[in-house]
Amino acid sequence: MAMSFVRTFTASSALQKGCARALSVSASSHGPATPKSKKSLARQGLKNIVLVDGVRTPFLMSGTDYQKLWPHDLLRHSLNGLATRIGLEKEAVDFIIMGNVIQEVKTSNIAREAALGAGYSLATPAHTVTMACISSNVAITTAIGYMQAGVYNACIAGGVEFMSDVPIRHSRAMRSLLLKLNKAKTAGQRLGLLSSLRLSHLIPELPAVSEFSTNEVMGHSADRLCAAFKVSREEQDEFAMLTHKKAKAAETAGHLSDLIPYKVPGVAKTVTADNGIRLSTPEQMAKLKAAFVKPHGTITAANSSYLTDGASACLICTEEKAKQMGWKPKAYLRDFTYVSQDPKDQLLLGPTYATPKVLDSAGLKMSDVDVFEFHEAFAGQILANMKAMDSQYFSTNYLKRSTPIGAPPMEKFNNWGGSVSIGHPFGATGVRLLMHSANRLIKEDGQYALIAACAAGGQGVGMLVERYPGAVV
Ligand SMILES: CC(=O)SCCNC(=O)CCNC(=O)[C@H](O)C(C)(C)COP(=O)(O)OP(=O)(O)OC[C@H]1O[C@@H](n2cnc3c(N)ncnc32)[C@H](O)[C@@H]1OP(=O)(O)O
Repeated sequence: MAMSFVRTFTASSALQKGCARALSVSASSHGPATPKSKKSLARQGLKNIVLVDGVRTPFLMSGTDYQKLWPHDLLRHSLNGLATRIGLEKEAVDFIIMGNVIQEVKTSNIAREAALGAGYSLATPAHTVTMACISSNVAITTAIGYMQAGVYNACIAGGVEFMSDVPIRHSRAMRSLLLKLNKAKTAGQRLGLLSSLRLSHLIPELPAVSEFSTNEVMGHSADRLCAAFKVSREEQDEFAMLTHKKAKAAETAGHLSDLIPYKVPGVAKTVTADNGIRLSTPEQMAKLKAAFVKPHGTITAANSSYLTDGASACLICTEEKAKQMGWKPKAYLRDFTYVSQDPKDQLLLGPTYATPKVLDSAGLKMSDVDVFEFHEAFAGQILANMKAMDSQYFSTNYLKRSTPIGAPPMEKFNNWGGSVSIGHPFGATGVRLLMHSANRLIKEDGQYALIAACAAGGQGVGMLVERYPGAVV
């Protein structure tokens, strides 16, 4: 990737400017119940689709209190929690769509298994979608598509990831041998096959957070991205400390209201909070060694999102259905777009490509957006995207736009923390971003929120959310 497009944007000064304002907004605001009077993004000929409400389990670092569960337990809990939160009659749901990335093979259509476990109607179909870190965004937009097509009127979208237990497979050679053994008809055939067994057959295959097409681990790619965009280790550490600080402040202020406590079987205390949020000093951050490109890389355990267990679910429906059922919506779900780029050099730049595309489709400018909720794969990935959005060179040469779209202002950006601090269960994060968007619009008295995220495969999403008149958190 070309190195010369970096303008003199300094993430550090933007962070400092934004920090104080972001924290004061998130700690003190209880916005009025009616939004500012910008134009509505309603489109003629399209139904209004609304978000009623959404929930998530606390997000936990993998290997902690959820470790003995199954992934569908987490998803079941979020489905039940959603029904309780809304007072939902489960039969009113037409369809359920869930995102999941690293699948437990026994529950590959985990949406259906979790729905059955949660007591949703046997007559409510459910399917599972996957698009890496934006899988629950895909669940949401698939539901929107069904409803715009007039097939359904009320759907649940969400997702789950469970990194405490991932499918670890036998090697290909061992799998082949076992399949042949299964078909062998005589003891002689079986013995012959067993005699071909070598020690190397026993080496297992572990899943990795890496690209199939390039074989590159995400963290490695993020390190290259930071080098290309000249994002320093200090800037990354500063951003990481800030996102943890914002998440802690939001938690203390009670803003993380999408979170539903979980009495986990076998765990003494009820899990009531995310457990990866931690306040660190610059010295503690600076002490950490490179996690991926060793020894000189800048991505560390503290400025990355971490492997997380968690699930989410939200109810979305046509505005007409909400009125009919007496459900009180929080937001309209408006324009959305998916983008994809080169998975080698532009793997984590989805937000830079998705942002101008979705704003253009709605006729909005960056300055019209009140709330930004971007998925933080890595602190450095966010800062590289900000530099790309601010760069004339990148705009002209990569986005084919005459002027840069501009970086989002820090005081409006991920004010309640993000994936680096709260955690990132791949299949569930999209709904967490949506709930932060909807709830922040209400608390901060905004009208439009922009969600953007990158995903494996060099893909990304942009979604626009509009506050619903009279909505309350
Ligand atoms: C589109 C996308 O979203 S792509 C992104 C997909 N996600 C990923 O790729 C996940 C990336 N993250 C990872 O793979 C892992 O979290 C890693 C490799 C970065 C780190 O894993 P681990 O080494 O197991 O992390 P671990 O939690 O043990 O932390 C390592 C050290 O950092 C320290 N540390 C972690 N976070 C912090 C923090 N915020 N402040 C200070 N120290 C910290 C830990 O205390 C630990 O210190 P110790 O060794 O003295 O005990």
